[in-house]
Amino acid sequence: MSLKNLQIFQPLNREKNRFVTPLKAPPSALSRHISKSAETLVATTRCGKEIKSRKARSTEQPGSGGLPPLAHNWPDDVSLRSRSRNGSGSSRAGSVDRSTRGSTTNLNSDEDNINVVVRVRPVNDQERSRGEREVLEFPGKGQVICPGTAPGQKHKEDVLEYSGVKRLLEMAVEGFSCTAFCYGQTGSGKTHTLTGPPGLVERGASPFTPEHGLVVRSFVYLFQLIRDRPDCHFVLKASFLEIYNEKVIDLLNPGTVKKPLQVRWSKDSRSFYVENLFTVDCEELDDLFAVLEEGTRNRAVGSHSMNAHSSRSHTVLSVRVRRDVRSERDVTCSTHGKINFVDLAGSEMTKRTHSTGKTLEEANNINKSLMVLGYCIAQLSDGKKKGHIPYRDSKLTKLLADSLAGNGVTLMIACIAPTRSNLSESVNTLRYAARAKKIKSKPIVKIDARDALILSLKREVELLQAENQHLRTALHVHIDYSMDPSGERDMTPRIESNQLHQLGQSELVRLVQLHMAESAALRRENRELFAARDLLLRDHELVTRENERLLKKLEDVNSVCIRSPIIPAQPTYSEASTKEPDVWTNPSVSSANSTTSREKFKT
Ligand SMILES: Nc1ncnc2c1ncn2[C@@H]1O[C@H](COP(=O)(O)OP(=O)(O)OP(=O)(O)O)[C@@H](O)[C@H]1O
Repeated sequence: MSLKNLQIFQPLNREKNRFVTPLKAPPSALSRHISKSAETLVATTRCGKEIKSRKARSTEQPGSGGLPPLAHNWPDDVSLRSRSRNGSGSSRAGSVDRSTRGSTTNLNSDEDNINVVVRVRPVNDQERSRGEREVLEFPGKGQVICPGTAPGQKHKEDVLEYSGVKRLLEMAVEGFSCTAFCYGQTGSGKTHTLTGPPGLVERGASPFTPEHGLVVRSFVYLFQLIRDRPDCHFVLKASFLEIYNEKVIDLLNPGTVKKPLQVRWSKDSRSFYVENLFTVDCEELDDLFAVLEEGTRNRAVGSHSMNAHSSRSHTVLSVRVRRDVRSERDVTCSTHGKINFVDLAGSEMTKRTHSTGKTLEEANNINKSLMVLGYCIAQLSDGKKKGHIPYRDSKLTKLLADSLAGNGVTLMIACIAPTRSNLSESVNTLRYAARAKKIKSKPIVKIDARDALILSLKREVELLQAENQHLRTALHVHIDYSMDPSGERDMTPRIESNQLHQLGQSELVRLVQLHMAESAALRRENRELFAARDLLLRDHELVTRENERLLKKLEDVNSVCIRSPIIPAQPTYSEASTKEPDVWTNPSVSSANSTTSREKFKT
């Protein structure tokens, strides 16, 4: 896997503090610069023109669906700002250009990297009142330069790689397990990125309010995707939980505050899950929005000197997408996709946040679980180390295990603050982002085992039928199935695909058994036909050999005849088949032709 989509989220107008459209760069427009001497990694995009045209496409609305466009009211001229100092926008001296031109994301490829994007929030009022200003630099081409915190210190640059949440949603609809998570220090804009400014969701603002974050926009896009697929039947279910002080609380079931939920290991799916988590059927966009609203109201929020609305817990909002689709063999297959939105609580330097008492306890738990997450990311990103990954050391890593290195597709949104006082944390976040980018997962589509079994049996039956038909034609065998004494043929009932889901467990078991019996009968017939063919081939070979033996004998006789002045020789079979039967002339009679004829026989 190589670099794919690179994105930077940046405020369009820092003074007005506006939200920014994510920009999607084409895979072909990416290159990566690595400067080992400065221990830096910089991701760059190559061509502004390409970026613009791709952006125009990425905001295209698939079908009307009665919904306003996703980019509704979003600023247009966005967001990968190039404030190139040297005009070229390339990294500094010593950098090596490792172009990844033409790299694409192949959903069928075995492995996929975690996609990483970076979002830089604007300078906030508190920082402005302290006289702080933005110190991060964006020379263009996807780079962020974090100037050294001390004089003489080398400048740090970190890799910024990005992707779009739209791709994740499209994959979730196809049956992949997807996760978008925000990572960064406290107050860096994680919650803002996902759900917009504080109070917006809780107020129940319309889903089309432009201030909404990625979650609501994703919901809108998800419903657009669903409406664009009238050939499929979709079932959406949502759940919302938080991990507060290492306890899992169902945000849709406040009773669990007193009785936290358990995280268990499923042998079947080979992943962790939360027992007894409440899930809500969501038929409409409003249902999804209601889940978000209810959960956001219930989540733990506190205040400290760096953020008046600081999340004190990690939250996981999951939308499961079941898609029933009629396959080419008239079987209805169900895929089970998922999209998780994870809002991590921010790491805190308690000296800076002045946390005490309850807030301090929360901060310690947050930092501890983030440390385990960081350790897992470091282990996973180091391709050489194949040691133990300590997922079990925190609830957060248990629940993210599959997203980090399992069969899921993951997008990490690294959030950073733009000011000097936050530089060391920003560099840390970018370092983790660069590490996370190296992690590989193996995305797979989850399909119902029952449907997959029926489909594969049907495929096998069809293949066997075709092969048997071919053999029968080749062997000139005619079988009247209505007369089949075994009575095994044609007894599998033809079930309409849309009826499959109405069948009870016992009926389904019977159906599978019938398919298996039909397949077994076909295999038996297939074996018999192959045996008959082998027998015929053997007979044919015997006849051919006998034929050759006789021909040889005839040739021997002929050679004797040629030498005899009184017995006329007979033509060989091959000679006879190619020549007129009685053009043969006895060499003893016609001396003029004798040499030629003899030579002919020898050949
Ligand atoms: N892109 C942005 N545009 C405008 N305001 C922003 C932006 N990002 C963050 N903010 C503001 O900065 C403040 C802190 O942001 P937010 O609460 O999202 O941070 P956080 O990373 O979630 O912090 P914590 O980890 O403490 O929960 C909020 O008031 C938020 O509205």
